[in-house]
Amino acid sequence: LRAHRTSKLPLPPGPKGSPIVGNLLQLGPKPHQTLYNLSKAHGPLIHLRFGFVDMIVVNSAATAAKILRNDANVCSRPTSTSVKHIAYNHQDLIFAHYGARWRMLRKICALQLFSPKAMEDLAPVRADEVGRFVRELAAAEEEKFVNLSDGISACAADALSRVVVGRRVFGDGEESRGFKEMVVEMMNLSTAFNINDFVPGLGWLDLQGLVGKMKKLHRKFDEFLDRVIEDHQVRLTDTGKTTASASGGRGRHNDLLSVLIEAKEDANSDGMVLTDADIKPLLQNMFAAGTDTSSNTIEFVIAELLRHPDLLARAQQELDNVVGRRRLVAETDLPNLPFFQAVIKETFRHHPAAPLSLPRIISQDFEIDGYLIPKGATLLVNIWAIGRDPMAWPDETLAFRPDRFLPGGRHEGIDVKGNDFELIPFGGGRRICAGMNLGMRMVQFMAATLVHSFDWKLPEGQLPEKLDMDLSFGLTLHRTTPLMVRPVPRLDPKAYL
Ligand code: HEM
Repeated sequence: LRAHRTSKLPLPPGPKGSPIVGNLLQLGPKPHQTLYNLSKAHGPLIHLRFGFVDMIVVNSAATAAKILRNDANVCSRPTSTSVKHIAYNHQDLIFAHYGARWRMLRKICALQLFSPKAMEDLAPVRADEVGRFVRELAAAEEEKFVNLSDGISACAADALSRVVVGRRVFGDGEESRGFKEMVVEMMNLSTAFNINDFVPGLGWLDLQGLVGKMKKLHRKFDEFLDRVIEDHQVRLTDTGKTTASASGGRGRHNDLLSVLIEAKEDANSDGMVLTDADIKPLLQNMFAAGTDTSSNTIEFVIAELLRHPDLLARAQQELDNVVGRRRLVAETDLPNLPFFQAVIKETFRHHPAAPLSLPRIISQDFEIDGYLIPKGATLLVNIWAIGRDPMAWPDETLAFRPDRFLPGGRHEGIDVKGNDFELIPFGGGRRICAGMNLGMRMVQFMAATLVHSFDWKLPEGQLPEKLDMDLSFGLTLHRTTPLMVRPVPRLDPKAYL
């Protein structure tokens, strides 16, 4: 809540709000766009008031760099009703308070779960799932249009669940859709601007009816995770494996849950130990943060290429040159595909999966450009607006032009890994996405495989440039209408066997 202010510096500019709710009702259904429009009027750094809470929103690359390059004062996440009811009251990693426990969890992510070695060990699992999806598409009846959006999201969920718990957990069709709905609902409930969080005293009223939904969803997700963990244990017992052998011992990774169970014995330098109570929230984070973000990005890559047939042809040509037409793409091909990598970067710029990143809380007063960033305020980094920042992207700002990232282009060498603040789809600073290595691999590999393996026909009368790119807002952005396309195999038939 608003702290008593001692600093004489002014707050950043922003729109006037209503007496009690402040600017809360001005956000509309697409807050990232509203905030972007407000920044055109008020400047890149804006201040709003949601009820009794100060909000600071960063809308430009230069301001994001100033705040995130040294983000020691902006490292914790705010408390909210959804964190309490959905995110195990900060016991997960995404919403963990900044401190020794968070550091321990991040260390496990960096050194064990998402290390380059773990990524390599689990590459065959991803290849297997993506191959299965490609064969399914290749076998689709001629003339039949498929819902590619559903297909991508099921494949991403299957690949992720095999990486995380060693097996597919969603079954076909209904069950997989049910899981996706659960993840999407979780994202939506986590990011809904809930009036209870901003106007104290209203909590018991639950005006938007969100608390009931949160509790119900949490129970469902929690039961799902119990089943997954129990099943994992049964499989270990059945196969007579110890945890160490299931995780591949210290050397190899068979699935991430085994790695976590094994890591329980290790105390880190702060004396922190991973316990059973940490494992379920971590699994929830991986399922929730990893599936929808990756599959939405893959869908946008395909949709953008369909809208730009010249770019699609160039991407396929590059893939043919590097991979040929007699086999499917392998993850080891990815570094040899500079044009395709540029397409991915341009997709992240236009369609960042988490448009407002995840909120941070300001722990100390500090100053940016003569303005006070007050302790206790919530910081939102508008990644979506930063991708459209005309200072950072002066050439054809709104055009889809991957060439800008290629040699000779103005943005040659720019990467998404948090060092170049004009392109931060995974966030930046200390709380940058913990699963970035896995997310990048899934997006690049699946999208490249789909583009290489098929030509894509749109329904009759559907003009590529008119493809609906409208979005709905949650924590992640979704295309509102599913992508209906007819896959036409373009490789040597043996490649699909
Ligand atoms: C295209 C894929 C992905 C995108 C675009 C993405 C994006 C993000 C963003 C923007 C943040 C907030 C960073 C910040 O506060 O500065 C984040 C945090 C996080 N992401 Fe991802 N993510 C992706 C995939 C994944 C995957 C595959 C996993 C794990 C399986 C994952 C796990 C996490 C976790 C645990 C955090 C919280 C880190 C912390 O608070 O310390 N993400 N992600």
